[in-house]
Amino acid sequence: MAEQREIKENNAWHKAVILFITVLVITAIVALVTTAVLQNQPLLQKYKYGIVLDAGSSHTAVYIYEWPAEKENDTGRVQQTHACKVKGAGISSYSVFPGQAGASLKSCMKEAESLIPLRRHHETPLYLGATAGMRLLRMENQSLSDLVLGSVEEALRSSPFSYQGARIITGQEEGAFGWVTVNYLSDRLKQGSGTTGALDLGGASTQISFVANQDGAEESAENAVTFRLYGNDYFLYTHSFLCYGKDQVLKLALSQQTQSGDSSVLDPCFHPGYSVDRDYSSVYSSPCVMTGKPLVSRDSFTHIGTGNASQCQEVVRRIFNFSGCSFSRCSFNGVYQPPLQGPFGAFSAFYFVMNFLNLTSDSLERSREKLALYCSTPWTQIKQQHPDVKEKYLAEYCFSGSYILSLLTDGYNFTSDTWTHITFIKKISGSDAGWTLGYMLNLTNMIPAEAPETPPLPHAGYITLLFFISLLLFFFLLFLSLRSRWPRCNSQTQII
Ligand SMILES: Nc1nc2c(ncn2[C@@H]2O[C@H](COP(=O)(O)OP(=O)(O)OP(=O)(O)O)[C@@H](O)[C@H]2O)c(=O)[nH]1
Ligand SMILES: [Ca+2]
Repeated sequence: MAEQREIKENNAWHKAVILFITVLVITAIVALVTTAVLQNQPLLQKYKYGIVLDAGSSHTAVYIYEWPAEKENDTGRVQQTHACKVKGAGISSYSVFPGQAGASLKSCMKEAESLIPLRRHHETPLYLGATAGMRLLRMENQSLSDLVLGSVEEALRSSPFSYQGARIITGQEEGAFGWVTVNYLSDRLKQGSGTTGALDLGGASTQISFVANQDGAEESAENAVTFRLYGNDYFLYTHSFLCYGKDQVLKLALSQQTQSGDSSVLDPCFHPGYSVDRDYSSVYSSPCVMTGKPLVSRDSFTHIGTGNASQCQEVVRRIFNFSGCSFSRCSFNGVYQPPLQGPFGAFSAFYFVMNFLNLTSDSLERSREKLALYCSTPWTQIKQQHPDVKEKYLAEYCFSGSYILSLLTDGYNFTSDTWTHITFIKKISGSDAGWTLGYMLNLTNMIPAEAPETPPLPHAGYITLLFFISLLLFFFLLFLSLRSRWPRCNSQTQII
């Protein structure tokens, strides 16, 4: 009797354990499914795409961005997957044959079609932003600039992507979105930590943007941009100097040196032994050059290099106007600039030039010394040392380097001490530094004004939960396999 009671008690106990474990396992399975659904982990990763065309003064580039679908509001996740450089010059150079501007984009657009999955084409936003080259063309001749824009618009509309417009962006947008890009890619917006300033040097304009300590909005509203990103307010100082890109600045410098009308110009910013004939029209045709061609019957002059860095610095300084500041402080040309603040990322031609000259990690003094040595090197030697570099780029590095040093120090007021705050960059985490990414993020509302709600579980929590649920399932299966032997044990007990 006692034995039978013990067996009955044992059975009841086993039933209770089985019931308890079954409930536990069902709960675990429900939790597993719910967690997987809530987390929406990209087990089956799906990407979305966006395309931005940067129609710069010197050339056009097509950038393709991608981000995991469902994760659009999570900053720091959009990245560049491809960049295609359009062959030939920028779209503003098509003013003579505006109809051909659109055709020039075809091969890069075909490349985009092959890279983006077919099923995503119709939902992929496509933008074109034109910068300083088109601003200058519009200043010279609005109807020609309209024709060029019309031609690129027609070409983009015929693509399978979701065309969102082609326009000339303002210098303020160019500066501000360059700042957004740099800070987004370095994950500074999400963290709400300090930001980094952005310095962009193009062919026809240059931009400076940074969060200033001093509220400059009262002094100069046109240089103030405010953003609310990810729950933080940013008061940005930004300015774009039209005509102060490196190609236009060279025209300005040459126009100042050719005023006398002499048949040859001795230029300290070009290497000794450098000599080329240039048409006056190549210098004076730009709306940036206010002075007229010298009154001579010749159409060209001989441009001769002397390679003297200190004289070059004087030539370059003359293109800035340091007088006539109506604000508490200015950079140059009477433009307000608050005191420099924080680290800076310098990209585009700042990077191309300083990287070529190997000056990206030197002090200001050492950079000056190295540049002086480089400028005084004979042209034949320079060509021998760099047989693979485009001759046009090669000839201009001494001038461009001198201009960059002068712009940053005389213009923007960087000193020997603050020089170290500048980092010369091309890419951040695989994406090019420039205005395009910030522009797309803004137009697609991919950076929320407020910090998004934290996900139901952090990734680590999700992994931990999965681990425990798996452990539980393992013990359950172990229990089942052991239990299959229990009845035999029980019957033996009964026989005994
Ligand atoms: N050395 C060198 N120069 C380059 C390279 N790519 C472009 N440049 C030159 O650097 C300058 C700036 O180039 P970008 O930043 O593309 O200028 P952009 O966007 O066409 O001009 P903006 O409309 O003023 O912004 C131009 O003078 C270009 O000719 C390069 O790979 N190496
Ligand atoms: Ca540019």
